[in-house]
Order: sequence, then C-alpha cells, then structure tokens
Amino acid sequence: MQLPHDPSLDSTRAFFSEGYDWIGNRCRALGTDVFRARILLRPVVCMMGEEAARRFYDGESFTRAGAMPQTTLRQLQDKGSVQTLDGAAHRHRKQLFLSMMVGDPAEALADAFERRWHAELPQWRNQEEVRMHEAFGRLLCGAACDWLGVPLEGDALDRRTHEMLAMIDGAGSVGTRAWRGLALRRRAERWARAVVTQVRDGTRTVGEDTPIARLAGFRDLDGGLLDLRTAGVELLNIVRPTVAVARFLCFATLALHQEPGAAAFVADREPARLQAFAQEVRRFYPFFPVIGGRVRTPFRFREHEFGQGDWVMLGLHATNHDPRLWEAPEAFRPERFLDREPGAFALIPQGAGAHADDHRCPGEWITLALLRRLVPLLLAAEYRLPPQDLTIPHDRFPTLPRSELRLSFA
Ligand code: HEM
Repeated sequence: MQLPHDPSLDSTRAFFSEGYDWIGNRCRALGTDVFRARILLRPVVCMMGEEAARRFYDGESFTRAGAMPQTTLRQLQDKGSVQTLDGAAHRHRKQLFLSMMVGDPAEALADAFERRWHAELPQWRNQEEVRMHEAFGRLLCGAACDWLGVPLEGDALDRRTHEMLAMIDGAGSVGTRAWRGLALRRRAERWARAVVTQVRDGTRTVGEDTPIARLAGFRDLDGGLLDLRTAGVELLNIVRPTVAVARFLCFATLALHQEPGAAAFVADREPARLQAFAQEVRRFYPFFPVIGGRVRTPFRFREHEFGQGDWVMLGLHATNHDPRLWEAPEAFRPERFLDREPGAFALIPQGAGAHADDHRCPGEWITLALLRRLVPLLLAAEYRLPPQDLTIPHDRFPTLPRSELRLSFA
C-alpha cells in the first residue's frame, strides 16, 4: 500500500526549522502515524507512536549502519561502537555496558555527582552567576571519571568537559559546531586510548572491579581484547553521554521554577515522587528528535512493505508527546508516572524495547539516578534565577534554554 506522502519535494528545510515538532506536525496534518518524505534528497519513512516504536525496536528489523550522517555518527557513538553492531555481536558487547550500569552502580555514580556538587558549591557562591549547563557538565564529567576509576581534576577535567560538551553540541549540526566537535573529539580519543593502554600495561593502577578495568579487559565474541581504538571509543561512549545528562539537569531545574506544582510535588523528597518527576523531565523536554535506522530484515507494517536498506526515522520526541499515549501531552505532570510504570515502547527519550536485545540506551538508570539526586540538592541550595532568556528553541539538536541556564547562589 502507498503510505501518505509529505507533499514537499524535499523536507530537509522543514525538518530543521520545525525540528522536534516536524514528525508530530506532519502526522497530524496527514492523519497518520507513518508517512513517506524526502530528506537530504533521499526517500525516508517517518513514524511515531507505540506501535511504530515496537516495530523499530523489535531486536532484528533494523541496523544503524548508514542511517545517520557521518558527522553525527563520528561525534556520538562512532565506528566500531556497540551502536554500530548487530545481532549476536551487539548483544555480547551490550552486556559490557549493562553489567556496569544497572541498579546500584547508577547510585554510585550519583554519589560521585553529589560529592562533587558539595565541593563546588562554595565556589559557585563566590561567583555572580554560574552558567549551569557547563557547570553541570563539569560535575558530570568528573563524576563519570571517578566512577569509572580514572579520576580527573583541574585543567585535565576542564579539557575533557569541553571536549564532551563540544561533541554533543556538534552532533546534530553541520558547519562550525560540527567541525569543532570533531576536532575536540580527536583530542578526547587520544586521552581515552592512553587510559586504556595504561590500564592494560599496568602503568595505571585501578581497582579490579572498576568499570574501566572491565572495559580494558573486555573480550569480544572472537575472544580477543577490543582493539585500542574501539576500547577508546567505548570509553568515550560512557563519559560523553553522562555529560549529556547536563541538559536534562538544566531542564529539571527549569521545571522546578516554571512548572506549576512541580516543586511542591517533590518537596517531601519521597523516592517515588522523585522518580516520577525524573520520568516526566525525560518525557516532556526535547533531547534527540528522532532515531534513524535502515531495514535489515524486510517486514510489513501498516500494510506497507519495508524492503532491505529502506531508511526509516522514528520520532522519539513525537512519541513522547503522542496524545494517544499521554493525556495533555504538552502539560508537565509528574503525577502521571506515580502509579504507572511507563511502557517500554511509550516513554522513549533514550530508545525503546529490551535493553539487552536492541539499541535501547544502557544509561537510563544513570540518567534517572542523577535526576533523582539533583532535586534534593537544588531544594537545599539557596539560589535565584536572574532575568534571562529561558526559551527552548525547537530547531536546534540537542537543544537547551537559550541562556544555557544561569543561576546565582547565595
Ligand atoms: C542525556 C541522556 C541520554 C540520552 C537522551 C540518551 C539517548 C540514547 C538513545 C536515543 C539511544 C538509542 C540509540 C539507538 O536506538 O540507536 C542511546 C543509546 C546508547 N546510550 Fe544513551 N542516552 C543518554 C544517556 C546515556 C548515558 C548516561 C550513557 C552511558 C553512561 C549512555 C550510553 C549509551 C550507549 C552506549 C548507547 C548504545 C546502545 C546500543 O547500541 O545498544 N547514554 N542513548
């Protein structure tokens, strides 16, 4: 069957200007949840919603190979990373990440974050204003490295933080931001490879069960250690996305100030409420607009035949705001998660489905633990928001309040 078609000859401009809202807008206009379009002059099928996510993240139908622009791939997961693997090789490598991150380890990373928050707070009080996106990024970079077993301080921590922030900032763009991200990535890769080399040859002593020891000693399906380049890539695939959580921390701070009832909702610091608040932050605020895949195993969906190699984009933000799934999707309502575990294909800011079998993010436990931890720290700190532009542009990926969130601590 012919799917509805976006009437534009090429939708690249609309995709970049409507941004996060493009897929949802087109689906509404065409009365569908799957449609065809052309982006960058290439045919693509776009889809949104729970059923589409179930299809996209079914563990076998899609590969990420050839589904993302090269500059995005290089700055995010990169060649040779777990995200570029399929089938048995992917499941095996994924276990490395899952074994590090599920449950208590996520709390340990949040503990490291909290220690660094307390260490930094007196210095923030001495500044007129603190740019929180960068400040959160530095705390998270330090916490991730403490947790991994490769602590960093001073200039080295500043350098790594800037490299990670630049890669995240450059991933969704072309031009100067992308080139800056790529240049700083090369410097970060040298650091990551040096760390793995030192751990392997014993010139850096690390605890036996630290995440870095596991990564350096991890053996792929063929029984061999990861080659040095790939091991460095996977090390960056832990530090960089942890620093990316800075955006969610900014959004959480914003929610406490802007969203009616949000601060009262978490005021008693009750764990179930902190968790519900953290989930709503991940649902409500924009992060990655879409995830792209290419069909690996042909299938039929909505009476349309998807052939091998077809390019498909699943709307992550559109699904998180799908009115079929969420009552009043444009309202910030943490209570919606109080008596409800979000479905594996409904709340999908970090991918969908089964973590072990598909590309769903292994960092979700860490992301949630950090968001839960931030709230009591903010509630206990005395600060104010100076006047600033807090609008969140929807045509920039990943986005951020225009002011990058500035706070004054008392
Ligand atoms: C800001 C918070 C985060 C967001 C929005 C996010 C988003 C995502 C998304 C959408 C995917 C799925 C990609 C796909 O389907 O191809 C993913 C995968 C991944 N994420 Fe995250 N992530 C975040 C935090 C983290 C953290 C904290 C870590 C590690 C500490 C992490 C590590 C990874 C890895 C290694 C993958 C690849 C998994 C695979 O291919 O099986 N992410 N992330």
